[in-house]
Amino acid sequence: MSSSASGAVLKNATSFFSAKTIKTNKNNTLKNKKRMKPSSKAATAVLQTEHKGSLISSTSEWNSLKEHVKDIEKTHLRDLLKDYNRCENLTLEHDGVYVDYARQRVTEETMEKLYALARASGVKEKINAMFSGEAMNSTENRAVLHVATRAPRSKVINVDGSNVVPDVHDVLDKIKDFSDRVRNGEWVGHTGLPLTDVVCVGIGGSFLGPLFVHTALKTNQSHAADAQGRNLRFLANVDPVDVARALNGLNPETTLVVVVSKTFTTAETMLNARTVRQWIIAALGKEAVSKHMVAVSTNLKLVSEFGIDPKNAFAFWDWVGGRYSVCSAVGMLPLALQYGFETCEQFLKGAWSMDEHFATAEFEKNLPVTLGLISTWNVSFLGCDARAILPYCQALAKLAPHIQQVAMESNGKGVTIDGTPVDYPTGEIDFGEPGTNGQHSFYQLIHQGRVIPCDFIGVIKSQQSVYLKGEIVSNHDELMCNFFAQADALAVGKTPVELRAENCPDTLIPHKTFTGNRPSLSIMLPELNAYTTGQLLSLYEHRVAVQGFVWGLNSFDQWGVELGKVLATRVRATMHDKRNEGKMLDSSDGYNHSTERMLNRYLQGKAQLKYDTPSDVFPCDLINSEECRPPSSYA
Ligand SMILES: O=P(O)(O)OC[C@H]1O[C@](O)(CO)[C@@H](O)[C@@H]1O
Repeated sequence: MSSSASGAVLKNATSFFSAKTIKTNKNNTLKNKKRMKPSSKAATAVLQTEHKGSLISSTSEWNSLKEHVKDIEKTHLRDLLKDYNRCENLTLEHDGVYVDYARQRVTEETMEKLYALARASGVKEKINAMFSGEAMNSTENRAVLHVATRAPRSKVINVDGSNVVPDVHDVLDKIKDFSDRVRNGEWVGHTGLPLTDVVCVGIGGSFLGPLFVHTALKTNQSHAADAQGRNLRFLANVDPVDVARALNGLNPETTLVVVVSKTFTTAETMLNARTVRQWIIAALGKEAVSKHMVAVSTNLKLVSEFGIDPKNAFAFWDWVGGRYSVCSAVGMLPLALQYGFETCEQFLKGAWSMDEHFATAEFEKNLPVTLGLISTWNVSFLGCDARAILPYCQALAKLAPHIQQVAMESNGKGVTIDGTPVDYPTGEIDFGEPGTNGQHSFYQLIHQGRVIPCDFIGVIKSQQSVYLKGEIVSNHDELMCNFFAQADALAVGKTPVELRAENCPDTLIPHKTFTGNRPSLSIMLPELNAYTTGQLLSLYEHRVAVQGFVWGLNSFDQWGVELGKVLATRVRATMHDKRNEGKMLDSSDGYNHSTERMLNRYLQGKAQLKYDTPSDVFPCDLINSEECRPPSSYA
């Protein structure tokens, strides 16, 4: 390792482990910020120069990769894929999860350089810090221990000197006990009926992970058998249409509501929780709430103030980030209610298997480390801004939305953990749809437009087996034929020479040419069940962490979501005041002219609406009580 690189390691390790250093750097940043003069661009440049030493981009490892881009630009995947040994070497496997990254624009030399970059950026030290409960989320002074939520009972993981694993298992035991009682009809609703329907109210990390896992499991035949006669729904958006859809057709007498919120202050969740509480009260009376509403939160005080019996609250901890919380009660309670606790245990075991691999395997054999480095290479060196997540498995339909939050909320940052503005792009724009649907939608752009690295995910055994007489392959084979074909179409492409040989008219040759050389990686699972879903989740979570570690970010805070929330609070107050005063906004209200005009248009439009019955407000006539009538000023 070069001296500049080892210097960077030391620097990184220091800024990572020492709160004092972080504070000093922050102070410097603040001082620098005060010095910011005419343009923020110029100020950023000043900051970058002054802090250059702490950016990974100043290391010889980073620069060596930058230089290496020229070598890679001379290659084409069409040729690289002819190299048998390269194809053999660019695969990885752990506990049945098989990854082929031969279709990435890398050579073995690239990989060596990337592993060196990981060492220079202290990835190993950061993994160790994470697993040992260090307060590595320094802007919130919190440990980052979602791995503890799937740790086996015997494991010891200390936070501030005390082992948190027994607490994790106490909550899991409580979930098992409660979900068993609901499922076997021992815990019944207010009128004595079994609670067969569960509505989870929560948003962001308190929604997307559980939805992803539920979607993955519901068509697995064995898990579906365990869920027979039961319904699991989610209510996330504060849009009343989502309330209507989530409650449509449900009977409050047989419905259990799980309010999931880490903070128990999220505006959307709390309004939805109050709305659903009203739905229960209107049908069954106030005293029904204790039987029909439970909560998952770190804030048990607010749970109790909301009116949910703290005995019916399932705790988790501030060292579990919202987007990393699916293995805590956030996901385990709803999933245990739907599928039984054993399914949750399988899921946690799968996640832990990948966790242990991540913590212990050498970099060259480590799936999350390797995939994280490849993504870093694509973003920071090859200039690919986006990534497509393309499961050839309908049950993984909610993987992309979940990973959007995990990856983009984690790594969509403009400064490093010590507050230094980065001089390289971070994060990537994630999107995706299951194949083959995506093929008939946005793949055109991926094949002939922008270069977007793709993750193809397939399974060997489908959850549903259909093999029609007379067909040469099964329905699942047909799906997987596309999984294999698309990756090669992207990598190999089609040349004008090939087109001419097929007698393609000259005028069409430019249109029908596929340049190829478009990177992808393929992940294959033996099947999709609770265990492999856990593995996949952990693989993506740690891959995101590796990228953040290399970029020097704090991947575990999310300050970027705050400003919009604050502004919405102000708009809410304005809306209320103006309606009460019967006035429109003017320049004295302090909004820019564009917002002022739009708000006035909205208020005027609303004022003209006539709500004859509450069902006009709640389209499916779901909520029918005095408390839910629109304010009189609407009419
Ligand atoms: O679980 P809570 O506290 O309601 O927060 C929900 C979500 O809101 C965020 O804080 C911001 O969108 C996410 O990080 C989090 O997952």
